[in-house]
Amino acid sequence: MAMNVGKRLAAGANMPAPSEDVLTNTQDVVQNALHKLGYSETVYELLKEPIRVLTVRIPVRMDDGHTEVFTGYRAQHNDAVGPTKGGIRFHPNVTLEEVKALSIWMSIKCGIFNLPYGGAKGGIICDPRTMSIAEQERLARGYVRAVSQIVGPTKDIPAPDVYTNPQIMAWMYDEYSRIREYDSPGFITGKPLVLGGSQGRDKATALGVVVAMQEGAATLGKNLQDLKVIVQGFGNVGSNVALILHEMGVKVVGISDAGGALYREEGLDIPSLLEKRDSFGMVTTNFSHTITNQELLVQPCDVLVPAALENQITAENANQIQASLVVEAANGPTTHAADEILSERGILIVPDVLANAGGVTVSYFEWVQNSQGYYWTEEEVNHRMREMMVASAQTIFKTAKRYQVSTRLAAYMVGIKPFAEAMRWRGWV
Ligand SMILES: NC(=O)C1=CN([C@@H]2O[C@H](COP(=O)(O)OP(=O)(O)OC[C@H]3O[C@@H](n4cnc5c(N)ncnc54)[C@H](O)[C@@H]3O)[C@@H](O)[C@H]2O)C=CC1
Ligand SMILES: O=C(O)CCC(=O)C(=O)O
Repeated sequence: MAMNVGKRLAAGANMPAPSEDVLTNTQDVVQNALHKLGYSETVYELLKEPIRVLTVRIPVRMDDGHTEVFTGYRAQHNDAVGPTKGGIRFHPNVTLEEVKALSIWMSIKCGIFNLPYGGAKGGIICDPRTMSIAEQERLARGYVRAVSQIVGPTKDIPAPDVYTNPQIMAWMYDEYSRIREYDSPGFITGKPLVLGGSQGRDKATALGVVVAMQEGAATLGKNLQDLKVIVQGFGNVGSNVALILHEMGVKVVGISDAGGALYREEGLDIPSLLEKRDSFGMVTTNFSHTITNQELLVQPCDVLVPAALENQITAENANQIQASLVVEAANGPTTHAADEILSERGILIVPDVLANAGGVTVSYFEWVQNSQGYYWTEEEVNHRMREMMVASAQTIFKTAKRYQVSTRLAAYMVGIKPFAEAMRWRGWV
């Protein structure tokens, strides 16, 4: 999400609530992965839920003088490997089940990329699109006060996610430093550069998605340059994926946001769409002729990139998807049933826990730079992240082949193993 706050939108427009199934589906894959690796049921028992979840109630004085009470969560999945890490989402459809699932996905990502973290995730049930800047600041600071006991640079390190941005990270950093009475940039990542943010973090998730896409295309024997791409979601991740592809000369034929979608077989002018986009990733409001998000997903293309919310590719539309490669930039965009349909149809999935992990990887670089007080160039950051993405993608594709399993199960097998091993060494299981 960009930093300036633009147009206000109708709350929750065109947004399906995430299904409660995201947690149980994730638990099924975790169990399957541990079973394939030969770990005991006790290991699963400890990994199927976060070790710690805090629910908080945050009173916020609104601009008109009344006080509104918001509900927020922080879920910490597992801290056997190290402190936990993961973003904070501001969204009206946040649920406890969703935050728990998101924290497990964070662990799997960190495991795949060998980052010294477990997974965590935070969320506040709110709609920042209907709140003023001052109200958003009070909510962000209130959340940090409410969770301050369980977060910190060596405990749990937050970051941005849907509808949060560098400004919100900056307020949270400032609030945490005030509470602790010392400057603590390593408390949070995704900060503005001048406050210790890392070069490249703003585009890191998107760049990682594009590198993962190149690896996926190569596995299919295809050259990305020849492929047509649809990107669902035009926020931090989706718009930057579209821009990077456009700059590489790859045709982006479709994009969307919470209000609708645009599709042009001859390719879209991405830089001009970026100029029209508001701070919440809305651009389709500028056009009189749009299609729906569901219509977009089944339009002709070679690569489909869901980059919005969970449960977008479902049993209802999986049979109509025309892409041969699905690269999951969003967390959890494909339901369990759709996963099976896509696999049966021979469509290659680059799973979320691999494809979008460029973000947390560069967040890790930011945390390392904060602790060293020494900052890297954008080239160094991108080069290191790119190398880690290529190596991780190759490991997942090889694991899928070796065990004859889906790319998602292979990713979970690779990602969960460090947690099972660390827990064994610590004597927990
Ligand atoms: N920002 C990051 O570094 C990372 C984000 N992700 C995931 O990527 C996804 C997108 O996150 P961001 O781009 O950061 O969020 P954002 O807040 O910057 O943008 C969200 C975009 O999705 C659109 N959107 C919302 N509901 C929609 C719907 N029902 N259909 C279509 N579009 C819809 C919004 O209009 C906006 O364009 C999320 O699943 C997030 O968890 C994953 C890893 C890191
Ligand atoms: O940058 C981070 O630490 C976490 C990003 C995130 O929330 C995610 O990968 O889903």
